Amino acid sequence: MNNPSAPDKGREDALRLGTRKSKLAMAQSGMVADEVRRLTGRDVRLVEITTYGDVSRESLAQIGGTGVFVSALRDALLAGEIDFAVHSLKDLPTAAPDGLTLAAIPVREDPRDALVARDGLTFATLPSGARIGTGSPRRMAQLNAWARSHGLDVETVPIRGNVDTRIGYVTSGELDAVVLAAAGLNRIGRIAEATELIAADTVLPAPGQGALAVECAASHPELAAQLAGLDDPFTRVAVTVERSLLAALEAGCSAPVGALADLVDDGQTTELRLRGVVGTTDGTSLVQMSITGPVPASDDEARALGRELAAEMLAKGAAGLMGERAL
Ligand SMILES: NCc1[nH]cc(CCC(=O)O)c1CC(=O)O
Repeated sequence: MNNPSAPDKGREDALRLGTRKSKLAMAQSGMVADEVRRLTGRDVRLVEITTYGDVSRESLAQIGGTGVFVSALRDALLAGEIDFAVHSLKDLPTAAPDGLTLAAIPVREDPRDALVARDGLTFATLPSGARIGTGSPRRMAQLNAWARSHGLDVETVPIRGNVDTRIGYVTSGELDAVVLAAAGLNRIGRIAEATELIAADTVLPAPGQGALAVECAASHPELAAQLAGLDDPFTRVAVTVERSLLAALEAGCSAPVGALADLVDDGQTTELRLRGVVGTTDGTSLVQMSITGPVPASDDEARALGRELAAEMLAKGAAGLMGERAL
């Protein structure tokens, strides 16, 4: 194309952004596409890709969880069919694949889980016998432990499906409440339907929850450098610490593992605190611990902090609570 002002110029050198088709994935990809357009001045075109996690009706715990939402996107990156991809970081396996670069981890959204309940119910007002939908062993373990310690008898009901489907169980009256990631509700514009943002002390989120991962082929370092403009260094440190804990526990993204790294300030110094939890899904036993240290200045330091807490949790019997460790 010789004429740089030709109307279809943008399409010619448009970057191809691979995305899942769910409303949440499209919203996340759309947000990143806007940022990339602003940063690079290049057009970005969305390429829809179906992953195994989208078509399978099995529970995530059954199909193993690890990578079911990301493998097809990664294959497309390696095959050169797309230029970059956006994943929910919590769906990304902790093992880094050959040939791909985690070019950016943008600023994290609210990492907490949210309760969407009938009649404005919250944790404090849920009645005994309440039926709460979640297919996540991590949420089940902590919800059941919380209920137990409050003398409440709740039933966790395994559900799957996209965010709209899951909220639908409450709207239809089939369930009293469901638990979802606040970030997902925010991104699809339904956060107003949350009746409570669940304190991390009650339910620790999944490692990396609320953060996105922007990935491209390692063979395109110039593109990786441009995408790096979206990176938020603090988010990267926090999720690196959380994912190092997950990896050192040898647990996958559907294991009953919660983790959150955040800053704590005692008025003198700012430190990084990592809280972690592992439990049986019935909530009868939990290993819940935290560690605080200087804010890591490198990826290696970040990983060391996660490994340190993992070692302490394993010493307290964490491995025995995770059931099938491959999950
Ligand atoms: N496992 C599905 C998934 N992956 C990422 C999110 C939410 C967005 C995020 O955590 O960034 C969700 C939905 C949910 O857990 O409610």
